[in-house]
Amino acid sequence: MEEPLRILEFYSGIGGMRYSLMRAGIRGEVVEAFDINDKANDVYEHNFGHRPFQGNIQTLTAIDLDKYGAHAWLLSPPCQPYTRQGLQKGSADVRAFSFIKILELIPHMLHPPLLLFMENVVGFETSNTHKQMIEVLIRVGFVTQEYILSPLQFKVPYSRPRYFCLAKRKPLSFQHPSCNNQLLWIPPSHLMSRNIMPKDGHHFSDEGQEEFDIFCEPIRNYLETQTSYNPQPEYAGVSFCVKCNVCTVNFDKNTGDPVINSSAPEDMENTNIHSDNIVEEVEGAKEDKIALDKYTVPISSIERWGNAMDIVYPDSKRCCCFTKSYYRYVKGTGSLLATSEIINSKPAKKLEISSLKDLHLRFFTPRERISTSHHT
Ligand SMILES: C[S@@+](CC[C@H](N)C(=O)[O-])C[C@H]1O[C@@H](n2cnc3c(N)ncnc32)[C@H](O)[C@@H]1O
Repeated sequence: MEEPLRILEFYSGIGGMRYSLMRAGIRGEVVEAFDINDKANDVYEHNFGHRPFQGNIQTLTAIDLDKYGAHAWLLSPPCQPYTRQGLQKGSADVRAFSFIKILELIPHMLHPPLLLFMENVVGFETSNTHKQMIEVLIRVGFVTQEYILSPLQFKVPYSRPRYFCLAKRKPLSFQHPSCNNQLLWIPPSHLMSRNIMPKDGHHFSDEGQEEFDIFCEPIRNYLETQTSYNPQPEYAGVSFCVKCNVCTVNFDKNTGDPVINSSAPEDMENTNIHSDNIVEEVEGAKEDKIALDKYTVPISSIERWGNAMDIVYPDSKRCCCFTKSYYRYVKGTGSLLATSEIINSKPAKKLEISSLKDLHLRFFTPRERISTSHHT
């Protein structure tokens, strides 16, 4: 059997990339993570029991990186230089410096990586940093595939298109070389299953994203506590293990008993630990039911901002991206959930402010927000 991939996680934050790696079932070990932010590193350490290297990635040298003998690099560099709301300074923004700097180290390494996976906001693909990145990657012998994908395309009711670049160092090659050197808005698996080849001249854009709604699971499957109108037993949704984010638990529709599905990859520690973990979590969530009151949206906010709120229902199949200001502001920071017994799917007509007050709007809890966004 081939040795597990040795992986470096740059800009590790709270570990979203590492969770994705685990969910994808890749045989690999994150040999080091790097982040400058101590709070993010606290959370990462809590999640994975390993504290990332704390420092500026810009100061790393080829010798430093060679020591890890890594096969793959995961990178999610700061997105502020490219966001639509920002100044869009691209490579002139100091926050962009470290990214190009580490790519430039590759030709100076004795053991350069074979695989790269990079994530950023939509807008990166038209930036000068993108141009520089592609130039460096070609120069050091990588072939690339680029995508703009949203969780909606993977059945998750969360609208959050993001840019992804996959790169393999020659002589490695991609399974579908027809997708090389172009930006696609659809995953290759979907292309192939529909027998569409990108070289046929099909152009994909986000206009087609609507169609994915029908495949999505409803938001109710991601709620920590089912809302009171739900005819199914409480916690009928699926929960994911906090430890590996892979094991799941469903609840028997008749008895309400938890049914564990331990699907942690073989090389993970005892899967029972994960299952126990989920049950503990869920028991905890049951006890927390009352605590959901603290997520109620104040009537004063509804009166003031009601018209600008993005309201979703347990049967909705999409919600908006949550931002850092969620809870503090209601306008444009993420969706709010209607928990009233009367309406559980979006009404045909826009509701008046007076009716919005009857929807018993609440914010999504932190765990609900993580379980949608970290499926990405
Ligand atoms: C877009 S976030 C990454 C999010 C991450 N993928 C996650 O799941 O949380 C960018 C991260 O890069 C870190 N960062 C930004 N500039 C850095 C630098 N020069 N050196 C090290 N870390 C940096 C930030 O602290 C932040 O946690």
